[in-house]
Amino acid sequence: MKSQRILADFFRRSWPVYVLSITFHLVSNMINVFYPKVLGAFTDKLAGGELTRGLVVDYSLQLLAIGIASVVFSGIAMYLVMYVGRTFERGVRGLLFRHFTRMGERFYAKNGVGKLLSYFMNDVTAVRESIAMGINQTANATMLLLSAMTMMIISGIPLYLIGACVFPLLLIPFIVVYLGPIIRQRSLHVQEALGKMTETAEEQFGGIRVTKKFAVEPIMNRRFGQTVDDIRAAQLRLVRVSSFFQALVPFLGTIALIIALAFGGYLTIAGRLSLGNFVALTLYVRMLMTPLQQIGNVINSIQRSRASLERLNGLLSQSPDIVESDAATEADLSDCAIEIDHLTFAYSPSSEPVLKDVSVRIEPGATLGIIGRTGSGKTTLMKLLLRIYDPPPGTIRFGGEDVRELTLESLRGQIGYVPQDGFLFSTTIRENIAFSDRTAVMGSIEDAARQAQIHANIDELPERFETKLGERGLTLSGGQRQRTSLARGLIKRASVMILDDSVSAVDAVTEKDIIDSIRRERHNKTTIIIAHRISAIKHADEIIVLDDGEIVQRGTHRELLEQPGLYADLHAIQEEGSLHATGTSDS
Ligand SMILES: Nc1ncnc2c1ncn2[C@@H]1O[C@H](COP(=O)(O)OP(=O)(O)OP(=O)(O)O)[C@@H](O)[C@H]1O
Repeated sequence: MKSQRILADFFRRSWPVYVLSITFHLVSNMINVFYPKVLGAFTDKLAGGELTRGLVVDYSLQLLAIGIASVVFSGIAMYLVMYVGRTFERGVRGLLFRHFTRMGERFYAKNGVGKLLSYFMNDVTAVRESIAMGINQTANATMLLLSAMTMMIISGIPLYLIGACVFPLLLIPFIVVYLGPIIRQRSLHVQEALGKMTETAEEQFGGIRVTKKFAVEPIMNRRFGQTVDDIRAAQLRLVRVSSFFQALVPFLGTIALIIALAFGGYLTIAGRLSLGNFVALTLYVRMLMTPLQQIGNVINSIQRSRASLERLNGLLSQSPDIVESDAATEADLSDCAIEIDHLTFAYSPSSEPVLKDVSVRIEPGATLGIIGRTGSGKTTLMKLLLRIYDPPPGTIRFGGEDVRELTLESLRGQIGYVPQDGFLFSTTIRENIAFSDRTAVMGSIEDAARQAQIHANIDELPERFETKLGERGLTLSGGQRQRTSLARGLIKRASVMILDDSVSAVDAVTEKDIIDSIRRERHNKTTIIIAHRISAIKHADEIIVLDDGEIVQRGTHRELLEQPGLYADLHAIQEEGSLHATGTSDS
């Protein structure tokens, strides 16, 4: 199992620190077990009337030395084990993040950000707690148990008495076998409920502006409240069984103590056990209580962390849906034709195709315009060009090479894709524009901003390009965000540029300025423009009209205007709109 591998890999790398930590614990415990022995000897001297002032000082100094040495060694051991735990946490979080970056859109469509965050926070922490404290506490507790037992034997306490005292402890494995799976199952429910809560919180915060505009805060509170209630219910179910388990283990220790008192006391009265050995026995049995409690805690936390490990395992075992072929070659899109050849695509085998028998050839340096009703498959076609989803083999080729045979980095690195709703990061405008090349000089950042017609707006901001955007760039208007995202695409000067409805949120005059500057800048460079407004695509070398996943018309702007069909209809509607608005036509 992969979860086991996470641990195995980790232990392989960090075992020396573990060994060191366990050794320090061992030393600390070995020192500790002399404590009852000194007290036993003290008692014997006291009972025999041999105790002198010098001996009292002697015994006190011995106890002080035992205390200091034990604290120093156990302190270092504790630090080391915390260090390993944090190293594990850091390693697994890195592993998870790398795994997430490899996953495709399908994965993110299924797993919300909040849910993924809960793996980072809750599950990793649960495993860390148990591997950090778990192993060391077990080792510590086992050593303490063994040393206490050894010391009992060395001290001359009869074996049958020791056997009778530790007998109740033999029940522990049976309790573990019975209660362990229940604890694990309930922990799994807790982790799932926590994941649900972070998922809901993330969604609710993401949609807070919509919520406020619709004044539906009470509904939002109710929904969130439900997830918190679910967590409490799941946690209480877990606490009920784990508290019972945790209390049961030391309870067995108490029974052992009672046996020691009763049986040991009887033997002492009968003169078969010295008073010193009786005191030592009760102290040793009392000493067993702490390790027993620790073992209870550890078993509890291991069961809980196994549930988290299973969740992490489930996540890490999912492989990315887009996999680079072993023989993948570097793409060179600088001067190549793009061929889409009888492409039919459905998002899942059971659903209807979103694209049906689409064939287009884009010559090197040409501009393709795509128009069509909403939901007609325009963005899907672009996602297939970028291989965000896998097209059927041989249906998309760049310079004759199947897109599936190209390395993803070289393919995506040479395509500048500007989506309609470009996500902006909560950093400066400069860093957002220079996203694909952090070393871009200010001159080219400003040029890209000018082409995207956002420069003037940026100039008005207090810190111009150094202005920090709020989360997701929400401090800008919709149109400003869109143009900043456009500048980010333009600065790439990519061999192939895709503008996916990227000027939909700007007014007609700004759109014209943007399209004009893109035409100048991308003269002789392959460009695909998707738009709902004809004005944005009418200069393209070829325009295709998509309707319900099919190309229903193709040609130049003039050719399409001459045919009856969707394009001419759209043109007529849009012309009418612009006539109403301005009293002029721009066709
Ligand atoms: N990830 C997805 N999983 C399943 N179906 C999807 C997915 N993305 C889009 N679709 C469906 O595919 C169809 C085409 O969507 P697409 O986004 O390609 O249309 P579009 O032409 O770009 O629309 P718009 O003009 O509104 O942006 C729609 O019916 C949509 O519901």
